[in-house]
Amino acid sequence: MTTNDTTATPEFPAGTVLGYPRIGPRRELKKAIEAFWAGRTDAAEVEAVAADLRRRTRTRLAELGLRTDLPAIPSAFSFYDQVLDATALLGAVPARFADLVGDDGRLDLAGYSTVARGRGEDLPLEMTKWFDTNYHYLVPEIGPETEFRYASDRPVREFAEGLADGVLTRPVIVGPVTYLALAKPTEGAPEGFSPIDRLADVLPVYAELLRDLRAAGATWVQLDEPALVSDSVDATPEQLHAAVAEAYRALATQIPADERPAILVAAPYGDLGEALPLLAATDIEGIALDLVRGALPAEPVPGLAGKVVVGGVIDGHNVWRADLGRALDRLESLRGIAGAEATVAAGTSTSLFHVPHDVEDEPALDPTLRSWLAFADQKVAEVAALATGLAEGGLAVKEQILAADAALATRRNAPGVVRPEVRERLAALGEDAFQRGDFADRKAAQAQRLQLPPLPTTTIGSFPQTPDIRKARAAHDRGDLSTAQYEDEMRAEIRRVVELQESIGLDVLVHGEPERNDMVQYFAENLDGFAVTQNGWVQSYGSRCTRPSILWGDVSRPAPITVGWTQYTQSLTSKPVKGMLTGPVTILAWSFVRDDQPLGDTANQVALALRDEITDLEAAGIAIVQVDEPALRELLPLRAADHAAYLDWSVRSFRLATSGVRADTQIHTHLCYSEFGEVIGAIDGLDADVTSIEAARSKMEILGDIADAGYPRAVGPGVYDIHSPRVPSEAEVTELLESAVKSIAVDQLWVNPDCGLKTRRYEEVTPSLESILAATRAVRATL
Ligand SMILES: Nc1nc2c(c(=O)[nH]1)N[C@@H](CNc1ccc(C(=O)N[C@@H](CCC(=O)N[C@@H](CCC(=O)N[C@@H](CCC(=O)O)C(=O)O)C(=O)O)C(=O)O)cc1)CN2
Ligand code: MET
Ligand SMILES: [Zn+2]
Repeated sequence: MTTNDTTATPEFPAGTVLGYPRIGPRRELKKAIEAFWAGRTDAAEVEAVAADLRRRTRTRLAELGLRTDLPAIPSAFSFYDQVLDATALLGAVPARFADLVGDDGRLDLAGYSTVARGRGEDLPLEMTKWFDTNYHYLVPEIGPETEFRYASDRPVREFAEGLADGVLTRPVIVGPVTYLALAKPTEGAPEGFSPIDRLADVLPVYAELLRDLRAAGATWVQLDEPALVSDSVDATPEQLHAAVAEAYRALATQIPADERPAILVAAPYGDLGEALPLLAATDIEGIALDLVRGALPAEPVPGLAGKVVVGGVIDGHNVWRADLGRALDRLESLRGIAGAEATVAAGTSTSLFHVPHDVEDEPALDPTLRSWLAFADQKVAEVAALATGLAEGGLAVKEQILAADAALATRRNAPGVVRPEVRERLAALGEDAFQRGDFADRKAAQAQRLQLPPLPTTTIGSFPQTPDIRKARAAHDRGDLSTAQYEDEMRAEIRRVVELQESIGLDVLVHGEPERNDMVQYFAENLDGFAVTQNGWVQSYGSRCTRPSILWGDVSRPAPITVGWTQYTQSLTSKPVKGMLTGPVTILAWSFVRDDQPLGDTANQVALALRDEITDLEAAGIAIVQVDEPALRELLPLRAADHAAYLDWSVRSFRLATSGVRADTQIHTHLCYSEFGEVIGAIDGLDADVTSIEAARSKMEILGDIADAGYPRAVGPGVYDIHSPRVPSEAEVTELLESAVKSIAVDQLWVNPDCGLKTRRYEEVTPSLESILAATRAVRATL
């Protein structure tokens, strides 16, 4: 049965990380691949940039203390997305892209890019959030007919590249259970079909890959199985548990141990719960636990004896310097629980690709704040110190532990971390600060004030961020353009955006957000309690990156932020201009947030600052204010048991931000995802007068949920899929609107795109908005 008995498990290092940023310290990969897409370079050039990045990563991780003779350094590169890489590995490219696949099953870089980005009428793979992060993966499409084959030896080549350089890496692949649990059925798959039903057919491909990796010299491989920590994947716990047993019987038990690398299954982002004993009962050689989000097992787990257990005590998902002494204690506790026959190693809770490269690359950050932070490189050093501590005892790393203690102590007591005036103001709020008046009264007052036509048209806020806008901002940041000149340029942009909207005939206008580098970073730059980075880029999807802000102290608003821009815009038009703010939950979700108090308390501080901003907008005569909460769904905890508490604080913070206005001021919110049904209770709780949501790709499906729930307020289901360069035709939008007016009351319906237009170009946006207006006029005529 078990073939492992005769072969000793290959040695595992005492410290490792589950993954590392792949975009490059200066976004080298983004620049190379975007140049390739634009036809400015060829694939060989991009491959050369990528190989150089991988080599620099290996060298850097070795310098920082990871072993090169044992598989401590992950081989976890991706040109676009690790789930797309697994699709390429399995040859599971959707039929519409079949012509891109070579006879050997391979996708070249151009084909791989096309599957990610689409072409003409061939929609790309759908993009969706990766667990509770701001990273997006490409959703595999798997049907009963999908043929799997071992179609890419990229992981083997990248492993061999490291070995040739003298580094024994550990290849990292999305595991078979997670791959299928994150997939969606192909269109036309029979009712009741679930991608996980195809497990037995993907396992032979994984088996071939493992044999190949072993032949190339790999001693360990890491299979990422985060689906096991989540209740939100499209498979029941029973299906997942059965799949784990089947997958790892096939890969660990049935392949003789000397014909494959030892298998480390990593479970980042949460607690394995009931899946832990199941995994431990398989013949895999190692398990990596997330001990930041997940708990230490309370009691010994049968099956861990003889296994490697990586204790993910260093947070891969946030930027605070660790309490090293406590982390070492937790690893020692893990040793106790895992038992003498298990081998405990120090690790990160998740891959480090959610954090920027290097704190030392931020010379403009306040040095005190910098001393509290750990980006990827600092986290690697923390892991290396813990590895030494595990091997040689705490005394061997006493200095590092004391330095961490000292940094934490200054953080606790630093000015700005706790500001009594912020806390007293929050504590003094009564329940009325979270309540607006009756919706029926608001509706009447707003209709009276705004005088909008049926099916009012609007956009979600941003217009294209043109190269000229970005150049001007870069010049201003460098000091080459004065603030007055920069603001003149932004006002000129606002004038163009207003003229365009008027000529197209939109009913509620926006200023277009040209002055914002990012919808969160912009507010962080203008609020106290936040810091922003210069080079702290983190991949959000494909080549797109953000620089998450660092929320380190109590939050307040030193001065109005958007009021001047909004008032200027309103002065240009007689149509209502919608003020545009980012909500508290989204500001938290897309920043690195202090970990020394409950998130709900931090959210309320942000909410109070926004509340003041909204009051000022209202006083300046602005009749509509949109408060975006696209991340409301993203922060939803992975375990269903934690949902209620989260929804309570998140909804309350939104209400605190938005309930200080008069009845005739209309509050909009925007949530750019289509799983409306999952959080419909929370959306109801937000009590926004108008909610816009993504709907174009799912053909307005969500309206059914809204009608079924008897949702009373207005909604703007998106009629234009802004994620694609495609221009929708008038007929297409008309069809969507006709189906919408059939399922919900006309006076509840707004017309808008799925999301902001900042990533699109005017060549796409102008005709698309024209189609929307033409379709709206046509449908209005039938009412
Ligand atoms: N934080 C955040 N998360 C989000 C979203 C979002 O909008 N913000 N939207 C959803 C989808 N995710 C997205 C993430 C990033 C981008 C995006 O467009 N990112 C831009 C960067 C945006 C930015 O920060 N721009 C800065 C810096 C731009 C820049 O690269 N400047 C050049 C110089 C410019 C020049 O000279 O031409 C440079 O620094 O090298 C600015 O405009 O000021 C990119 O990767 O290209 C879009 C969507 C979900 N999560
Ligand atoms: C990711 S949600 C975007 C909302 C923002 N107001 C925009 O239009 O860009
Ligand atoms: Zn959006």
